[in-house]
Amino acid sequence: APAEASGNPMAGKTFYANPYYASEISSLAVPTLSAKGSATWAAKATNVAKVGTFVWLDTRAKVPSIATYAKDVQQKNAAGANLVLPLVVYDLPERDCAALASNGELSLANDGANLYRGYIDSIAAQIKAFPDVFFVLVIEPDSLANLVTNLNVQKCSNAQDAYKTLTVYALKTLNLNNVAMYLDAGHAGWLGWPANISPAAKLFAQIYSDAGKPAAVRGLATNVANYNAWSISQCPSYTQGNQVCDEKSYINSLAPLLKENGFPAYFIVDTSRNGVQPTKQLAWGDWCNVIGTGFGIRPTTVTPDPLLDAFVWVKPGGECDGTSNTTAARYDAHCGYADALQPAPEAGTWFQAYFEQLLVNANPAF
Ligand SMILES: O=[N+]([O-])c1ccc(O[C@@H]2O[C@H](CO)[C@@H](O[C@@H]3O[C@H](CO)[C@@H](O[C@@H]4O[C@H](CO)[C@@H](O)[C@H](O)[C@H]4O)[C@H](O)[C@H]3O)[C@H](O)[C@H]2O)cc1
Ligand SMILES: [Mg+2]
Repeated sequence: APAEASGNPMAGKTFYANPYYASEISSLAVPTLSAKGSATWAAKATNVAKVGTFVWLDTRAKVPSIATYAKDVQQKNAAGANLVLPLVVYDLPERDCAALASNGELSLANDGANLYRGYIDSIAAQIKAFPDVFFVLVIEPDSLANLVTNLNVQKCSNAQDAYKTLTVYALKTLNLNNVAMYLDAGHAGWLGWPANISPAAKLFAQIYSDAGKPAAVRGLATNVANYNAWSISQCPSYTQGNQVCDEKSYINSLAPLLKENGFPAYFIVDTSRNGVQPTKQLAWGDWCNVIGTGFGIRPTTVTPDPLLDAFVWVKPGGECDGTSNTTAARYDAHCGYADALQPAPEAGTWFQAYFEQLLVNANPAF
């Protein structure tokens, strides 16, 4: 029977549904659905706004918003709720180093390392200001994973040392008693390959050790902004013979390797866009606005695996993965592939057609 993983810092809690995502739905999705006569879908859309997704701190300017959300959590918990505040730390210099769509505001050439440390310090200050609020942090999606498979990309190899030292800085600085941290660990299709999984385990364990094995670091987050099944009975053709073809097998393969290397990790898995299995990906590496996807299992800390602390919605479904405008500075070819929904706006901005796709295909249904 489903249970909560031992020592699960989120046991019995629910994830705060932030007003930013709710307002994207109420001000953009609902009117659009209503206008085209889909009153039923407009009503269902309002239910999506009640699901707790992660707040992406993808710029320094977003950090002060933590106070707004933390005050709301305080008020709701004082009235009997049992909420935790989920955030994504996502602003490394040379961010998304192997791709273009999600390149960030900081660069090493422009004092990015110092600015990043200031960004982390400002997040720590906010968290310390709300000692009675519990924060769940996903640390830097796509960063360490790129150091495992993409050191051949100049931007990644140039950023390698900074990614490591700044991640260690983040783990040390955010090691607070009202925090649980999960390092991003890509997904089964990225690091689950035989050639990748041991180097990945060694890197994660090295970072954990270099940071002094912080008590607040609970483990790893997988499938962030990706589409893999939690558990699938038959590996889809696009998984090219990789036996580790779902997130259950990925975390169960990774956990013992991490333990061997001194990192007793637990996991959270992003199910925000994995409701339809198998996916319609033409290749497993296709990550941008994949067609045919649906909202997946709702966030919960009651899970079918003792390694799994929670199913989570880290990627807010409906926010774009990257623009399909070929003339845009951050245009990445992956967002122009046949299995990418087009036309698509800039990464992080509202992609109405994609939200409708996720809603219509949701499993379980809304
Ligand atoms: O047959 N074999 O034995 C064998 C062995 C090894 C093989 O090589 C592996 O192939 C995999 C693809 O199958 C590659 O995985 C892809 O790597 C990309 C980064 O390079 C990731 O892209 C990121 O995705 C993020 C969202 O997840 C975005 O937010 C982010 O912007 C974006 O950059 C893809 O997810 C991920 O699926 C591996 O690197 C590669 O090592 C292949 C075959
Ligand atoms: Mg991305």
